[in-house]
Amino acid sequence: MIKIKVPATSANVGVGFDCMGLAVSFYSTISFEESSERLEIVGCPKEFQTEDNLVYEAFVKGCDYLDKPVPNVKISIDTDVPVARGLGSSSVCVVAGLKAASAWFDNAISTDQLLVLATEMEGHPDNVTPAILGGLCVSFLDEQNRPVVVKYDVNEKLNFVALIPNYEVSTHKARKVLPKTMSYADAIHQVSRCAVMTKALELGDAHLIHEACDDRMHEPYRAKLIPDYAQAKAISEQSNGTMYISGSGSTMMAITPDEKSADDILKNAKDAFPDWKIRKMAVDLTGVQSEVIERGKVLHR
Ligand SMILES: Nc1ncnc2c1ncn2[C@@H]1O[C@H](COP(=O)(O)OP(=O)(O)OP(=O)(O)O)[C@@H](O)[C@H]1O
Ligand SMILES: N[C@@H](CCO)C(=O)O
Repeated sequence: MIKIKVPATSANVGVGFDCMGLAVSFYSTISFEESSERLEIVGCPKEFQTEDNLVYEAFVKGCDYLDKPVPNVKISIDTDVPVARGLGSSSVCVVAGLKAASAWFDNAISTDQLLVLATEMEGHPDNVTPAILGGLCVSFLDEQNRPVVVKYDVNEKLNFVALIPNYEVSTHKARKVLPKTMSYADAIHQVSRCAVMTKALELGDAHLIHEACDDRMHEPYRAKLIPDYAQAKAISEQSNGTMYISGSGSTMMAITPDEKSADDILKNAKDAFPDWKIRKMAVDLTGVQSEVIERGKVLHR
């Protein structure tokens, strides 16, 4: 059996639209084993238990890339990462399927190639790069459409609180509400804050994070898709937090300078939104992990 563990990811981190992403300690574990049937899928909503399942599509893509026949497979999904909430559930599926194909055939897909294949499937690299590499990643595509990735440190004293609403926002819908162009003035505003944000996260400088995390590319448009945005932001800011929409929403992520502030946000958000999941999260530094298990023993990772 092959077991793949993939972290959730929080894309954009406010001002890094389509280029910045953070892996967080919230995981999906997806197992792959030989089956007598061509395809069995368990552990996900019925609507996804088909050949169109993104995990399976990625597994098939990995096999095709390696020029190997697609084996009969049972896929068991055990996930904490909610669908269409801005925590990279689609990247989890893509990365898990590709990594499983690699592990099935003796780790035949290099990390660089994994990044290329995953980005092709996801359309942009900001979720898949941290899901594969862990940590805070900034990435873009070069002229051959290959991802160029840089990792940044995130100061250990920072805390992250995810406010996960009980309603979805699909990435497709959240991209449709964006304008097609932006002014030079807004581009300057954005580029400068994105660069400062990476340093502010490394320094753990809460004041600088708050100054820098002021997006003009997506958040003003997407806030309208999240009815509780203003209240969530007020709760975060009351306790020294800086809040941004995680990925395309609906999750909102608060960054705090210390644990006490994170605990306060956790409590106040739970009181205000009793039906939501509110979770403290750390940065995941490892990215995707695989294990090949036979008769209960891990043969290799
Ligand atoms: N457990 C799952 N099994 C199969 N498919 C899934 C599963 N979880 C997510 N998906 C796929 O991912 C899609 C959701 O992707 P979408 O990009 O809208 O949201 P997200 O990845 O959770 O958010 P974001 O990209 O903003 O972080 C679903 O429609 C489905 O196709
Ligand atoms: N960068 C993407 C992340 C969601 O997949 C977006 O904001 O649309």
